[in-house]
Amino acid sequence: MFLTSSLTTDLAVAIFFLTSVVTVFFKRSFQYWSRKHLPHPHPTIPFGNLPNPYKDGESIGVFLAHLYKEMKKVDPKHCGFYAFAKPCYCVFDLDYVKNVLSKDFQYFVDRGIYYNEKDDPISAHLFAIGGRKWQNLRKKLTPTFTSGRMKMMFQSLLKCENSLYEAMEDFCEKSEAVDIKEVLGCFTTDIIGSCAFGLDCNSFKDKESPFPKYGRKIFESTRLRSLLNSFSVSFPNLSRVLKIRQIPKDVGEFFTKIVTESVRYREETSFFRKDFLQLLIELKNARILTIQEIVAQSFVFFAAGFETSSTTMTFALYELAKNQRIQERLREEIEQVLRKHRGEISYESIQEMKYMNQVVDETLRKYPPIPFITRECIRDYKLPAENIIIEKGTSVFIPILGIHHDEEYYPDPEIFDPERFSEDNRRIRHQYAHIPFGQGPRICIGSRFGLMETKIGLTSILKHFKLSVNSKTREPLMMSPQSFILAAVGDVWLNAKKIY
Ligand code: HEM
Repeated sequence: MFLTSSLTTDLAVAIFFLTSVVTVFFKRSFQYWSRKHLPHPHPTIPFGNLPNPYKDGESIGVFLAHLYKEMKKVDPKHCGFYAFAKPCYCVFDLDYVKNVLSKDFQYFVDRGIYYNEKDDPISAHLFAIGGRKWQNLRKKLTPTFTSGRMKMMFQSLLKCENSLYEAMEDFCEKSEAVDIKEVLGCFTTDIIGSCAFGLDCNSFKDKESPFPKYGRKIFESTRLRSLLNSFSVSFPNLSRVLKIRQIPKDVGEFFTKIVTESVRYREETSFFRKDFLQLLIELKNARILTIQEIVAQSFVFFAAGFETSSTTMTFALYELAKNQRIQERLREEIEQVLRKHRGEISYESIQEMKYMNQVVDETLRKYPPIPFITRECIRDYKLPAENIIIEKGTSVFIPILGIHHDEEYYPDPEIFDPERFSEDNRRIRHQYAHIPFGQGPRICIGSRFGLMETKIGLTSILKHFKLSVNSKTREPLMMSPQSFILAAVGDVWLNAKKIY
């Protein structure tokens, strides 16, 4: 039934009505932070303060770092902002950060990111889930990452180190520049593929190996995907009704098939290997985990462990190629420590490298692979010493990249300087000024593994090769606007010269 005699007029009236309703909805939502007297940047319809994925060319991590820098001048403690119409709270003050992540954790147990257990079961992994379910799973998985377990897996990691050395040597023999991002992508794929799935991915030789392809696809974001991600975080219930997936269908199917087949193979043949998958199978046999939970956890170990460590090594080697003095000093330490251990890279020798720790910490400061973290407020929370209540359901953002580039904690933040992490300098800084692995009960569960991978990779390369920047490398490096992980756009080319 038409309201007027013309369909065109009816349509125009309907569009006008709908636009008015949406505009009123956004305008009302945008009053939220003003009512609470919390400073916030001016929002616009429909993205609120989020970057427009079709226009701005900025990732959320970089956006939050800018927000931190600009809004900290207005209020040094915190600010509000809007993701679409949803009010979000961003924390600057390091004591407030500590409250959210550790001291008052009971108010902020959930990460508040979207997952869809029904239509996309692989998305219900440790990183995403919340509440009691998260608490139980975290307790079950924590023993998988103790230093004893890491020591147990060390040999599997070393096997992958041989392929890394051979690949680097190959480039040197052909006098070719090395795309270090690609090489380290293969190295970490082999490691995490071996430890999370018990498979020899052989990524250096097998260019058709599906692992790097699907690995990259996890974080590769098209404009549509980043729009859907922002939408599903803002409207999770509606997104579940609309059956929006968090992980692309083909990626989910690939990892489900790999894990279920590997588990079946081990069960049928009693094959044993010291890796994450074995530990997860033990939890399944003890009826602590279901097969679907094993699939989701193996997936998140791969997803969280693949790109984070490979970008850390890439950025470290890029900085070392630019800073020859630092590279030399680190190589001297590597040679000196390895001499004490019969030239062998071992769990113990890696732990002894103090300057290595400083270099890795400075890399993680300048380029935190996960540039921000989130929590969801699960109960109304009164900010200490303020008259502001953070209401249940509010998304809370910790802008790691912004904090790590704050002049107040790190003068000349763009300069790569491992001395910032000498014992003396570390002692005088707030503990929460360096949080590449997050903090509190939800801190990265795989940090030991990630650091072990990173240090093995750096030791192996620097022991044998001298690096310098190739003219093909884009300087300064540009960060990918679409990736959730902080990653350089394009290839990172380095010259490698073999040391005899
Ligand atoms: C350099 C390497 C890595 C970096 C910088 C990194 C960083 C992070 C950060 C910032 C978080 C969020 C912490 C928080 O919210 O407080 C996180 C969580 C997590 N990471 Fe890592 N990570 C790395 C390597 C790994 C590896 C190798 C694994 C697995 C093998 C892993 C598995 C996880 C998981 C499962 C979580 C979710 C923990 C939870 O919510 O309980 N990460 N990581």
